[in-house]
Amino acid sequence: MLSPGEIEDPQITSEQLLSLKSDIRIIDMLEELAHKHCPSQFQDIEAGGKVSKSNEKALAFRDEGRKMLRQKNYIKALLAFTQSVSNAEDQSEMLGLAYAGRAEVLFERGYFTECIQDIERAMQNNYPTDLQAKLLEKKTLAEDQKPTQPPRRYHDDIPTLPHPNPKIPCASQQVDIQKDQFGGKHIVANTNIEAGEIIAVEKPYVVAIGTKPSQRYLHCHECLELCYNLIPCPNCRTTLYCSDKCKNTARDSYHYNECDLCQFDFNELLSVKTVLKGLKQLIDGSENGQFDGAVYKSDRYEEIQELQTNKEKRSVRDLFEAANEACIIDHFLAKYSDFFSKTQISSERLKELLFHHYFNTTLNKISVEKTKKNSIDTEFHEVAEAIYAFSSLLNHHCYGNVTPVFYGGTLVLKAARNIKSGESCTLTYRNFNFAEYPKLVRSHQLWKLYQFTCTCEACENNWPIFECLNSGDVEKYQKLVEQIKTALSPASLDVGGILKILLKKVKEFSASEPTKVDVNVKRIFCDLLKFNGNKIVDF
Ligand SMILES: C[S@@+](CC[C@H](N)C(=O)[O-])C[C@H]1O[C@@H](n2cnc3c(N)ncnc32)[C@H](O)[C@@H]1O
Repeated sequence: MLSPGEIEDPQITSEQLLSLKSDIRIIDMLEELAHKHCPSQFQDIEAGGKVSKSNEKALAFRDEGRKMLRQKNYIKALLAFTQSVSNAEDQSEMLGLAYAGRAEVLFERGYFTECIQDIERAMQNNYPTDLQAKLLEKKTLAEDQKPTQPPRRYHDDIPTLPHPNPKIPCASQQVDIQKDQFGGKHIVANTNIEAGEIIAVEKPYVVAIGTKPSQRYLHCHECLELCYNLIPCPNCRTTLYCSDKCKNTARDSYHYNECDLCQFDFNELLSVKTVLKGLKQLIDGSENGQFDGAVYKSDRYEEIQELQTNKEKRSVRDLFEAANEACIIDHFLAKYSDFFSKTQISSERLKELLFHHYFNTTLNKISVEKTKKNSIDTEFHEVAEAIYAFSSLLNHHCYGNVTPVFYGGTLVLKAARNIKSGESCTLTYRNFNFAEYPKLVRSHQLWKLYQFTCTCEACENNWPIFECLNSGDVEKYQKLVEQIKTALSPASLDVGGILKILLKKVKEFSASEPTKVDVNVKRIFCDLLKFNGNKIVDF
């Protein structure tokens, strides 16, 4: 794909482009430039060929899986067999063999329920007749052992909102959506909210799984739940689900045409999913009813379409990248799918929507994480990126008062400290917090990624970075750290108990510049809140 750097044209400024007024004129002009500088870019992508399912590739992954299984490297074996499953042609004997290989790994690790499911899938997919008796023996063994399988949970039960807001069903009635000329839409507390209280429980509109094997081959691409025996899309070799239910939901809402793009090795793109899902809702006359402005819904396209884009503040590079991506997707959908005949949407309209959602998804996407708690430190691993209609409305603060906790793809927002009535509820975008990053670095990054100048207390009052803050009561803090270490030791895992102690301390924070101890206590408190959400479960 042509990179924006290759096309920088000193003759064009973003002001000139934006003065063209309509998006399609901007896109057309940039498309013309792209053709001038790189006339063969579509052919270059096509030359890579349609990367369809291939039994040859599936066999290579199966061989790798068997090798890893012999070496007792179970996680690598699992990843290789899942890639064999995703590459094998639908209903082929190879698919049956791939499932059977994975069943072997699952059996070894004590995942008997999943093992039985995979054996049944192998039998439904032309598993060789002469090998069936042995596989069924394994199934009997797995059934015998199934009752001994301990529950292994990726996260606790998803919390429910104690008092849902009638105007914003995913949020607490303690918050409202407000709008001003500086920060646009934002979320404001309409009453005092105490640290630890739930502000929202929201499902994503769309998600795009990461590209690493540990992301792509271990989580459902629709609901993001951890799953060790994913099932494939029957057509493309990149997309996998935890169940037929998720597979059908994805197919019916956006994957019906995304699948045609996946065959060209485009990574799953939030903008494309949003446009396809949104158009489907609009064409179907949205089962959620027309947008009336009275109720803010997380699963309705209108809310997503309205999210901010900052298009008028974008650089030529950004405008170019958005236009180029829109033209490429348009070209591939036109040539390799039935999108245009099925939807009756014009190419211009599609490009405009892709252009709009390129900006609106890059600006509003939230990274879905799983964590691993190592005593007082926490490791964070990204699983996917997702768009949330309500949670995207929280503005940034360099010492935010809300923290996100993920349960699969569901995002639970909790107060990270006390929030006063009338105060904005804020997140710290990409963890650009004042204690770790000097103001200059934060300002630069926030402008580059989000096109705004932060005016939070930390920025306005030049709060110093961690090393230069007042210490606070270090002696008490050291005692607390010892308590936390004991509470989190495997012998006496007592997260609830230690959270209560931390909560008391967090509630005592004053509104002024925090001390080193305050910053550390808040960080540990927020990390511990994540303890109930997505965890890394060792296979
Ligand atoms: C994820 S959106 C937040 C919701 C947004 N305010 C809206 O109206 O949709 C991020 C954008 O909100 C604005 N924003 C967020 N935090 C801000 C802040 N502290 N000061 C000014 N603008 C802010 C910026 O335009 C930023 O690019």
